[in-house]
Amino acid sequence: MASLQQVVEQLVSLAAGSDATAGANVTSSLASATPGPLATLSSIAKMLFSASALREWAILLMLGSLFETSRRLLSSMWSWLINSFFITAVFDDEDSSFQWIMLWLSKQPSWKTARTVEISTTNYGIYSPAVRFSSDGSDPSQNLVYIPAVSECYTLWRNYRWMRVTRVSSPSRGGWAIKDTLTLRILTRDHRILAEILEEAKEQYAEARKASVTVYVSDSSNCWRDLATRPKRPLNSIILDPGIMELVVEDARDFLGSKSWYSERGIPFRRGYLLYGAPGSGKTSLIHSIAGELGLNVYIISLSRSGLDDTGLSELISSLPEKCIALMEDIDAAFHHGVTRESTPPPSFPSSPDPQQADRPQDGPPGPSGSRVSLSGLLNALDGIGAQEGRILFATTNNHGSLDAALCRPGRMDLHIEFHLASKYQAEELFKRFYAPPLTEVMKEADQTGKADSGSVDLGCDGKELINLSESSVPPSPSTSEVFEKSDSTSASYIGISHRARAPKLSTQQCTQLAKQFAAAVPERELSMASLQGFLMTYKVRPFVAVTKVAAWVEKELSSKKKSDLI
Ligand SMILES: Nc1ncnc2c1ncn2[C@@H]1O[C@H](COP(=O)(O)OP(=O)(O)OP(=O)(O)O)[C@@H](O)[C@H]1O
Repeated sequence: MASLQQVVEQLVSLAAGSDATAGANVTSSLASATPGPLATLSSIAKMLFSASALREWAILLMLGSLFETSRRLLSSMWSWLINSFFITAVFDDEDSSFQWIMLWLSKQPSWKTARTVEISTTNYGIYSPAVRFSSDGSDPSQNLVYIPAVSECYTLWRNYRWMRVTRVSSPSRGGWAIKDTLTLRILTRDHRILAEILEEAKEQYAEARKASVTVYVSDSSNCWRDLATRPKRPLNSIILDPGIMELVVEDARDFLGSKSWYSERGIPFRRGYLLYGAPGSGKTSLIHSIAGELGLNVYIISLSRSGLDDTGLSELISSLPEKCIALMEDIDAAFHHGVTRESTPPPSFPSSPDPQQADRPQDGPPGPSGSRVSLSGLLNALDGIGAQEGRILFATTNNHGSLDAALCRPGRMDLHIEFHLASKYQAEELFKRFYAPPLTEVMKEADQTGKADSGSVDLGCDGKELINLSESSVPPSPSTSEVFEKSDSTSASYIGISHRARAPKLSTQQCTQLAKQFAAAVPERELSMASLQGFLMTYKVRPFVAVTKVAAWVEKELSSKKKSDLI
């Protein structure tokens, strides 16, 4: 050891001191005849490889190997122990099973004794929306859930089984995002225990989301991120001409149940629907309703998203889950960056004879939005080799004529459904939906058959004012209009309806009669359902006023429409 120490000291002095000093030291200590650094180095080498030094090297090597071997032995013993007596499951936050297990964990009673927990009011602290809607209808923000805190280790007991939970967050994708991993270690050799837990977690998750539809959008790294969770919209809230909705819903339902039919015939298991026609006619609303009805989530593919190119689009489409609705809104506008729908003359995409130009968006990539998706990129992504099986594609457009034939062909868009401006039938049904008595009232009414209907109703504003049906054309009483519009010099002015104002209780018969009067004033296929809805919203607790005012409103709407058509 002394010799090694000597060598080290000399090396240090060589490196730090001047050559002369170091040389002198080496010379004196080694009693070498040759002066200078060369002699020093050779004497160091001799010392390093002398018999005593080699022995010391060997001892060091043995000690190191012994240490490393025991470390490895212990670690493999620990792994063996864990593998023999525990079942370990790892959940990654990019997989939906992560959401199931987080919800399941948030319901475990063991949290009562945990000393460090993460509290979440809306989700489990990450992306999952499952508990945003409380089942009892109370304010979801009041629902507190406990979830495992990051970098903490928890012990849980379930059916007398000991388990350990660890949640770890680490940077991913080059440090741009945070990735969560949850490890569940169960003291058992029986795999059925894990399967049971997963099944239970999956059921709880499905139950929590029963009443909602989750909408996903893609982020800049082309990964799907949950944007929002919306309550399901009942199908009967969409009013279309008879038969249209049933056709689409039944078609989609039938498709989802025909996987084997498709695979037996070697047909790609995909279906596309193109909804086109007037703006505000219910295209998007129908898609959301269908998603709720079929229990599917909606994945919005925004072709004009900044930074999206053909490769990104393919990635997005191939990473869609097996059963879902992919939604492309305003598919025509995606290829006309910066040009408003109204001012765009209907073009045809691959009109250029130059094949290189044919596949490009009309205004050349990228548009002001930054998107670089080309038509051929879209076509390939829709039914190329990586396209996801089982997905339902819904595309909407207001400009059907502008779409390329290749995009519209069966296999890509199998069913084309046209949406029109509101018919009288739709106007009547919309009115009924606004003011129809609740189902309980309807049932009471049915019970009381035989009793004459009084024909008078409570106007609802103060609970006292009664008018006869025959007086429905009477202008609103001062108290009613006060609720709607108030403006005088002494108080603040407002337009709108107070939410405290109660809607009048109409009988089914009254509602039907008013709806007919309303529909009579609405011209066939001139106004959109969205605009009719907007009008009724203004009178949402005053059906009689709505009926009296509708004719004037229609006239105003038509004249402003005419003016904008002329511009
Ligand atoms: N047929 C309909 N039945 C019930 N409500 C409707 C209908 N059409 C439109 N609405 C109402 O009008 C609003 C706009 O509808 P929606 O967004 O579905 O129209 P759209 O056809 O997708 O319009 P755009 O083409 O401009 O995107 C929604 O609030 C919806 O409730």
